[in-house]
Amino acid sequence: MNKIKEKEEILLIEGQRKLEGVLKVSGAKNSALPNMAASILTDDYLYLENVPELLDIETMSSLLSNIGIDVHRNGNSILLKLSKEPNLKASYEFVKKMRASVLVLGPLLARFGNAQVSLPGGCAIGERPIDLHIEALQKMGADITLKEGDIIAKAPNGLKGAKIEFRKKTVTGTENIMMAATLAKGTTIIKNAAKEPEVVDLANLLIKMGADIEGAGTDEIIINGVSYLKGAKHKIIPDRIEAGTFAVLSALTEGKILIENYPFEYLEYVNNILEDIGISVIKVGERNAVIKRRENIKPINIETKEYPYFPTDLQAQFMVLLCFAEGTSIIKENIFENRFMHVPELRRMGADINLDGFGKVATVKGVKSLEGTIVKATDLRASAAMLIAGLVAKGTTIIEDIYHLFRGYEKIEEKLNGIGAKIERKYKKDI
Ligand SMILES: CC(=O)N[C@H]1[C@@H](OP(=O)(O)OP(=O)(O)OC[C@H]2O[C@@H](n3ccc(=O)[nH]c3=O)[C@H](O)[C@@H]2O)O[C@H](CO)[C@@H](O)[C@@H]1O
Ligand SMILES: C=C(OP(=O)(O)O)C(=O)O
Repeated sequence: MNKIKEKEEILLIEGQRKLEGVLKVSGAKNSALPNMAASILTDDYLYLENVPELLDIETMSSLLSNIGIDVHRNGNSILLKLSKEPNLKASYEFVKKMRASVLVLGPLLARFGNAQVSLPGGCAIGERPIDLHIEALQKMGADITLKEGDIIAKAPNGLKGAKIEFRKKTVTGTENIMMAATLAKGTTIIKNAAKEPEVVDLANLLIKMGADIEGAGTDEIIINGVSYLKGAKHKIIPDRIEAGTFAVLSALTEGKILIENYPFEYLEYVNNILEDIGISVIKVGERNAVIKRRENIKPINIETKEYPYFPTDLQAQFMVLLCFAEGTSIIKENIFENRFMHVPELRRMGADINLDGFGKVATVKGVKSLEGTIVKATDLRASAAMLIAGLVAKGTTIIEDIYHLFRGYEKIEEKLNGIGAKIERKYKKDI
């Protein structure tokens, strides 16, 4: 799909339709991406199941193919194998589309002693530097320079184990260093490691490949380097952010949606918030959920924080939920400096939201209803928020720049239209 066409696509949503049926949670994008990058660490086959069909997965597939990995997709399964002399460069063409491209840096350097990866630019939600990845690799003996916008990393004699203490928790930073450390000489200790379920999922794959890793899911991960890794088969965990997005949508409708494959274990904090504000999270069987409003939604103060606390990737969707609370809620964004771009768009639909605290704090006053209009999807999760808002608003909503949504939500129109929504994907010129 070419970029110009992508930018011309909109979603047309008919609001307040009755939604009833089953929504199935897909595999986690943020787990599939690092798991795919791990294919660089072996000459054997890596077979990944439950990989969502998303733009970001396509980007990672193209990037890995460009490096020299054969990527074969069959529905939600992907077979990956390094099959030729690798090209050790990840160019800006890929990195600009998706910051997670930086996940190839650690594996390339660990396996081949050389890597050139374009430095990601700032993105819509914030500056997002990768200084912590670079400093950690330097501690492991890498020589890193910047040249014409590229990170040139060298470790001709291999990486060595090191004690790394991240100043700040970083998800892809922890993943990059964990992958690099699997093939380093000696022991690496990562302190203040990210504890996200996606980090644990990657560790589980690496262990199947023969890596010696302990402590993933805690603040301290210990990795004893091994000389080679073998192939493995692995099933990607469910996407807790997609599940949380569906939970918000269910809470704002009649509660007739069954969310299949709901990862209760990764959403404990989020489920407690739902319960606190008057929304029941009902377990149906082992892995399904019904999310149902018990009473009028109560206001609450929430702030984003690293796992196991409230995820920044659900902040925009919860803001839509709190637009319907009886009273005033406060939402503080602590992870990214510019992740409230959905606020002006929600205001256009009649939401009463004010920003203060240098744009870090949103005060959300509950309103009776939202009204459909033309809004923009400003980033991935903001687009999910606009989609929920459009589905529950009066009248018709048009969401522009909708390509963001397809980075992270598998077959979203198909899934939602399957439970009674009316969402049409069109070109701007055709409406
Ligand atoms: C592909 C993937 O998994 N993406 C997720 C990952 O992004 P990502 O891994 O990029 O986010 P990080 O956890 O690294 O970022 C957390 C904070 O640390 C800062 N930072 C990070 C690295 C660094 O070298 N220097 C630095 O200052 C960032 O700017 C941000 O303020 O975690 C985020 C936080 O949960 C999620 O929103 C993203 O969906
Ligand atoms: C911010 C996100 O992704 P990425 O880190 O790939 O930009 C996200 O998934 O919400």
